[in-house]
Parts: sequence; C-alpha cells; structure tokens
Amino acid sequence: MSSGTADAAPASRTPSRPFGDRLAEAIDARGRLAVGIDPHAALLAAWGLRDDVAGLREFALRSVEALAPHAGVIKPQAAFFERHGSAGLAVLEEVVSAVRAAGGLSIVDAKRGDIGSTMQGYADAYLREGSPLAGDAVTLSTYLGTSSLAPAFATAAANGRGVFVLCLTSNPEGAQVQHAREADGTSVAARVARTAAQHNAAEVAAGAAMGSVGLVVGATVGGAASELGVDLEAVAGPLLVPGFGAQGGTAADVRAVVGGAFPFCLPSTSRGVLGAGPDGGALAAAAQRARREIEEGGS
Ligand SMILES: O=C(O)c1cc(=O)[nH]c(=O)n1[C@@H]1O[C@H](COP(=O)(O)O)[C@@H](O)[C@H]1O
Repeated sequence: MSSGTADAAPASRTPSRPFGDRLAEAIDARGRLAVGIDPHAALLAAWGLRDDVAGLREFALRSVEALAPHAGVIKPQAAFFERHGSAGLAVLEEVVSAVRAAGGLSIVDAKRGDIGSTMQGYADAYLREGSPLAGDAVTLSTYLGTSSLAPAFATAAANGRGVFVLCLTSNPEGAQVQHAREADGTSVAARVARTAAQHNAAEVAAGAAMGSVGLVVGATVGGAASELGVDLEAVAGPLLVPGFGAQGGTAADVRAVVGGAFPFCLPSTSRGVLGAGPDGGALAAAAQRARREIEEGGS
C-alpha cells in the first residue's frame, strides 16, 4: 500500500520560494493543523505492528498517506526513528520524500542545537538542498545561545526552508530555563522571540508572507508569553503550537496562547490523531476533526 509512495518521490528539490510563502500556501490549501508522526512503541503495538524497522516503516508511511491531505504540515519526530538505528533513519528519509511526493510540507522534529561551527553540520543535514534528511523545516534548541543558531538561519533562508526555535515549550519543566531573566530583566523566551523577529523583518520587508524563523510555543503555556514580554505578533514568523490534544491543550487554549498571532500558528498534535489508527479512513477523520476544532476556535 503505502510502500510505493516514497520510491516515486524525487530525492530532493530546490524550493524556489521562501519557506514562509510556501507555508502560507500550504495553510490555505490544507489548513493549519500540524500532525506529528511519533511512532511510539505503544502505538506500534496498538496498530498491531512489531516494534521493529518494518513496523516503523508501515506505521509512518501509512500515516503520511492518510494524513498529508488533511494537514498543512506533517512533523515526523526524529527520536522514534533514531531508536531503530541507521535503518530507522532511512525510514525518516523515506517519510520526508513521501510527504513531498504527496504535495505536503514537513517539519523534521529533531530539536538540534550546538556551537556555531557544529551547527553548520546540523544545518547541512536538515536544511541543505540535496540532503536526504532535509524536509521543509527543522526544530532547533537554543540552549547554547540564540546566536549559535545563526548558521541554521542562514542555511534555511538560502535553501527556501525554515526553522522552529524552542521558545516556550509545552512541558512544565521548560519554565526553569525559558522564564529565567537576563541582568536587564529580559526573559530568555523574549530574547528568543526578538532574535526571530530581527531575522524575519528583512524577509517580510522583501515581500515574504512570513519569515523563515519560527518559534515553538506550547498550547499549555497559558499567559506566559505576555507575562514574559514575548511579542508573538512581532515575530512575523510561523508558530508551532504543540500540546494540542494528548497533552490537554484545547483549540481555545491555542487561541488564548497565540492571541493576534493566530494567522501564523500551526497547532500540532501527534497521539491525539495517531491513536485513531491503523485504519486510514479513521486517521483522516481524526485529522479533519482536529482541523475543524481549530477553525471553530473551541470554547
Ligand atoms: O517541538 C515540538 O514539536 C514539541 C515542543 C514542545 O514544546 N512540546 C512537544 O510536545 N513537542 C513535540 O510534539 C509532540 C507531542 O506529541 P503529542 O503529545 O502526542 O501530541 C512530540 O513529538 C514532542 O516532542
């Protein structure tokens, strides 16, 4: 069934337009829902699949086939591919190709971050044209300082791709780092948001629908953005909003968290949709339900 999809896909393509423009078009065509492909061992078992590479491949490609038409973005979680070793990474490459062949956009959720010189290696792997692991965007961690990510920002922009930098994550422990303040009172989260805004300003001034440096802001963070001086509208870039679904975040929570930046947001759920599998129709219906909830705004 799904196994032929990736074989037909081109190995790579040169996106001729900025990531922000391509993302805006994907949102118009397929809605703003991001669905994560997180092949947990427990989900493989629930789908009647073995916890091995063949099971992983069947799960992931079946998910792409069923979900890509109903989601603006597909977000494979690298951890669940890495746990199967090099053969698992080869499946991640197939997933990236399959999303592309289905006309969708992918964010590879790898949460990379390192000193600048090493960061270029990660940027080459996840953002450079021709790399088999390069989807349309990658998630980045900024623990080594916002400017350490500069090679990834530059590589993304040069390749028509995007990045999503962790800003206010959906897990409660994230506050320990993200709510901390610099000597002048600027919160770490606000610093991350300002860095993204500075980068995006030039792209937006040049006519892009939104910049290529996005942020990750959890659906579960309540009023943290305004309390910490994070101006999400000023970012002028996409906002990946995980924590919608299995972590308890609702469509109403998403709207409350992002406020006026709603047009830039991508509410993201993994288990909330994947739990409806393995039937392809049931997966598609779960994604359509989640998409409707987001559009209607919840209560
Ligand atoms: O970057 C992410 O996507 C992410 C950031 C964050 O703050 N919280 C978060 O849950 N995620 C990811 O989003 C997915 C959440 O999955 P569910 O809880 O099953 O919807 C996982 O792959 C997480 O790694």
